[in-house]
Amino acid sequence: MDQKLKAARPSNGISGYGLARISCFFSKLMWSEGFTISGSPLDHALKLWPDANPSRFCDVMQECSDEMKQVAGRVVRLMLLSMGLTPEEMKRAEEGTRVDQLSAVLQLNSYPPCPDPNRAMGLAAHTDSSLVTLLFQSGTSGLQLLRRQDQHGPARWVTVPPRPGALIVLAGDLLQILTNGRYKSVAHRAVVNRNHHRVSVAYICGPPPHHKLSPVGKPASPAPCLAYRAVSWADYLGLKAELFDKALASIMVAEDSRGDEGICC
Ligand SMILES: O=C(O)CCC(=O)C(=O)O
Ligand SMILES: [Fe+2]
Repeated sequence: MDQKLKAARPSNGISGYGLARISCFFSKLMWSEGFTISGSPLDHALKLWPDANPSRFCDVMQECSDEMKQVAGRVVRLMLLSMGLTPEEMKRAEEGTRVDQLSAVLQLNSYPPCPDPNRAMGLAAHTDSSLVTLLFQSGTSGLQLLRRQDQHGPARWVTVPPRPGALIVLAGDLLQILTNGRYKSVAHRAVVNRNHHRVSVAYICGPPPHHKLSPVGKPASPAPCLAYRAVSWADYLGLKAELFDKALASIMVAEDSRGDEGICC
């Protein structure tokens, strides 16, 4: 533990070792710990192993981030292409979301075996603030997605079974904003089990922190006059830290009151 605390995440920071960053919104402790890497892996590694040569760790983390970035950029582009945008809208949507512009944090999650898994939660329900999150999970299942109510039944948690070599794409809040609600961010959580240690790696990716993202395409809201106002990832993270699951609703505005920033149709 002493070793881990050398790299503890500061209370006002993003990077480092600690409990899940959403812990402050929940009264129960979660059965997990994590390590968040934002920026160069070397800065983090030197705190953990000041006397060792951490190049292997850094090389692996760097390669993982580079490859994830390529995949994330392609996934976002395919999602945008699927929306039937005008060339003008497509151009606007690509600003800040092209692969060479994406920024990200790499979140390493660890869920030890739990003696009483029915009374504990690995990571409580949340949506990611990202455009998309690419998630790798080890061979033990634990990730669950909230499936909305549909013709097959009421809202329910669905387990995503691990598949060797597979990455899971989770739509985040910024994608919901960018696509005016066409792609909805998915609520997800991680459950724990009695016998197996589970790990996951989340590549949580979005536009450059201060790029203002404004929605494109017609709003998908059932109330057609509702849409989102333009927002940067940095500002949205501030809202999320304050409002958590109410953050998205807080930037919904009547479509004709968005001014020039968020004209979509
Ligand atoms: O461990 C998992 O399956 C989920 C991780 C996650 O949701 C996150 O890091 O934001
Ligand atoms: Fe998540």
